[in-house]
Amino acid sequence: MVRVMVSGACGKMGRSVLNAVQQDPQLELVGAVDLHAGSDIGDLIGIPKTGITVQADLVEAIVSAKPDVLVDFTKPSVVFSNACIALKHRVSPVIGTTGLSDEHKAEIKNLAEENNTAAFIAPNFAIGAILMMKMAKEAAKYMPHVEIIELHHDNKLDAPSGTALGTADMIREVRKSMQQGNPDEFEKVAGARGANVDGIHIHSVRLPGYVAHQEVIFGGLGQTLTIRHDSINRDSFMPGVVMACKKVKGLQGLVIGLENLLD
Ligand SMILES: NC(=O)C1=CN([C@@H]2O[C@H](COP(=O)(O)OP(=O)(O)OC[C@H]3O[C@@H](n4cnc5c(N)ncnc54)[C@H](OP(=O)(O)O)[C@@H]3O)[C@@H](O)[C@H]2O)C=CC1
Ligand SMILES: O=C(O)C1=N[C@H](C(=O)O)C[C@H](O)C1
Repeated sequence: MVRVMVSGACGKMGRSVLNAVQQDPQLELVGAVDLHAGSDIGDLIGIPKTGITVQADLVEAIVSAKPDVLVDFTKPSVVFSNACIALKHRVSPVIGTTGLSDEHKAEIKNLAEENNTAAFIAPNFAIGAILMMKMAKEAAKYMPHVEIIELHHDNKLDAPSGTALGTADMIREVRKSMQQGNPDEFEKVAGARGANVDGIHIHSVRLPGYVAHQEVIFGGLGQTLTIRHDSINRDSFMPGVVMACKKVKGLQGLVIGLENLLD
């Protein structure tokens, strides 16, 4: 059994993770942390009381529950500190929270190695999103003109999404930095062309009604190709989170991307 603690337990993803962990026979839910402390986990996810109460202090929660894995779905300003606390206690972080900088990732990698405790980060835990990213990388070899539109619910804090940045990184592995659009183009309103990652423009839409969606649009001579993924609810992420909880202890150092856990 893998002992799992969830940070950000009262949030949208946290509650889904509590549910998924509860239902998996190889995982044991041993604790939960959130700013909104005090509730029994059962009350949060509509099952009978579990006797596990959401705690406010991560260190206290780790020391008392002794998890193997800390699943983090909190917020960009919190996740780095949570990951460091986990690793210093030899608990493997499974990180879904987006917004970590490259410097933070490097520090997490160092801490994972120093403490001989693996860490895992996935910008997106949905298998369909991973396939979209892989297909986009393949398509970019042949159709290098590409733009990304990511569409999310309007509570999202970070932009562009981790998935969009991850997609751009994968495309950059096969496509050199290049100018797209008219070299003389200018923005009449700042930001009209979106973020620019090595010439790949990323456009972020935030609206109520959306969950998490992305289109990668390629343009070529007389044709376009659109690869689109839609998470229509948060269940889409759960098989990936459960898989990461089971596999993280067998990893070395820091591993980034669900594609690296797939057989
Ligand atoms: N990798 C992936 O596949 C996915 C990643 N995400 C990412 O996961 C993150 C969470 O998303 P979502 O669940 O929608 O967000 P929510 O805002 O619904 O949930 C976050 C929860 O964390 C709580 N929180 C804030 N600070 C702390 C803290 N210091 N310690 C513990 N808990 C804290 C929040 O409390 P309060 O509301 O008071 O701030 C809230 O209850 C985001 O970064 C999002 O981008 C989301 C979906 C999939
Ligand atoms: O905030 C979200 O909801 C999501 N965040 C992740 C991201 O930034 O890519 C993953 C997914 O898109 C949902």
